[in-house]
Amino acid sequence: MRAVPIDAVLLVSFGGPEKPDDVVPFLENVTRGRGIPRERLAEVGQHYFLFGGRSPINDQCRALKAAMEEDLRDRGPDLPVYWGNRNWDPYLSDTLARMRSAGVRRAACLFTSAYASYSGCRQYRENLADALTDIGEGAPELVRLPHYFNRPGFVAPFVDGTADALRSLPAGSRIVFVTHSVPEAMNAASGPEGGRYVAEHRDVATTVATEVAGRTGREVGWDLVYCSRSGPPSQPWLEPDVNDHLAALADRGVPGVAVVPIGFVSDHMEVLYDLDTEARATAGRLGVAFTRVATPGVDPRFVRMVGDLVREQVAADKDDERGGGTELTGSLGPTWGNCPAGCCRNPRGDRPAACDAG
Ligand SMILES: CC1=C(CCC(=O)O)c2cc3nc(cc4[nH]c(cc5[nH]c(cc1n2)c(C)c5CCC(=O)O)c(CCC(=O)O)c4C)C(CCC(=O)O)=C3C
Ligand SMILES: [Fe+2]
Repeated sequence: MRAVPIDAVLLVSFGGPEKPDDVVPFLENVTRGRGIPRERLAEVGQHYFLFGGRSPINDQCRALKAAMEEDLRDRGPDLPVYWGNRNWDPYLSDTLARMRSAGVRRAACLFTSAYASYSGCRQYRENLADALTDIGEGAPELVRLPHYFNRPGFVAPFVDGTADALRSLPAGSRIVFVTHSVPEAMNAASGPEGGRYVAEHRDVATTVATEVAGRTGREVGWDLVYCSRSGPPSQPWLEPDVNDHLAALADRGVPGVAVVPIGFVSDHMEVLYDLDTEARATAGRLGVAFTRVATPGVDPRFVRMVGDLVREQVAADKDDERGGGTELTGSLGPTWGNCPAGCCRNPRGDRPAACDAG
């Protein structure tokens, strides 16, 4: 039994603007020192302005936090859930200071990012380390809950949505799995051994396609493609882009697509703009039928899985084997919470990161 039991959960997210005046300072927070071309920033700003300067992500976090509180109340342990963002209010340092005032000593962290990569994992851990440094003495200890891309609670909503979408799409339609593009070098450095970002997405895509085939009784072709490319054009990022891919499918006479945003836990701006707005318009021009499948959001299976991660962590802390026997999808096997040293290396050099297994 550990000396300090978990006494809170911390939902850690990206953050997003809530009104037009927030957009530019938010983008400055996200891109400080990252060498993003000015034109790209102006373009991404327009995506936010098109939606009234309000990102959907904070409301998604509020809903997930409420659902997590309810699950923990119903199934135990009845722990408070806090929420902090890397790039916008409520900032991680403010939330950690509130947790300290409330006497929290050891918190289990859930990241709203399911996959390994510098952007989706280590950068969160670096920002947590910075926030711990900001608040200083008496900060709670933080433990990261394991990656959950291969949990049935994350995958099942995509399976349901894809099977439903294919039922109303023309025969011969394909599945298009989409995630956020990252630099090729970032994928190569993802996870302890590298290449984990793409490997984990392929694992989820294979599971969803296989389960959908089992349910619908027909094999449906699929591809993994990317959205939201950024950075200088000279730097190779993961391809193909979803819009280019739709054009290639149209050339081959594919009549429709089920677009499955497996890279996103909930409806982020990338889903609303890059997929629902831009890619949908591309498909319309090409005459390809287009259905975008829902993200997990607050699907009860997803919420319960998050609660299970907390329950497993509490059991593991007590050396209680009842936490074991977790069901996993795909072929990559068990994941980890706190990361081993060198996992998802920062391309700009080593910095302190919280939730480090050492
Ligand atoms: C892998 C990945 C995820 C998924 C994992 C996760 O969820 O964390 C993700 C999520 C998100 N990215 C988001 C927003 C932005 N990302 C940017 C820039 C970048 N993202 C990158 C990668 C990722 N990003 C990278 C390699 C860059 C280049 C700059 C850099 O190396 O850091 C920029 C700057 C403009 C631009 O360059 O596009 C913005 C505004 C939002 C909020 C959306 C909302 O408001 O709903 C969310 C959830
Ligand atoms: Fe991003």
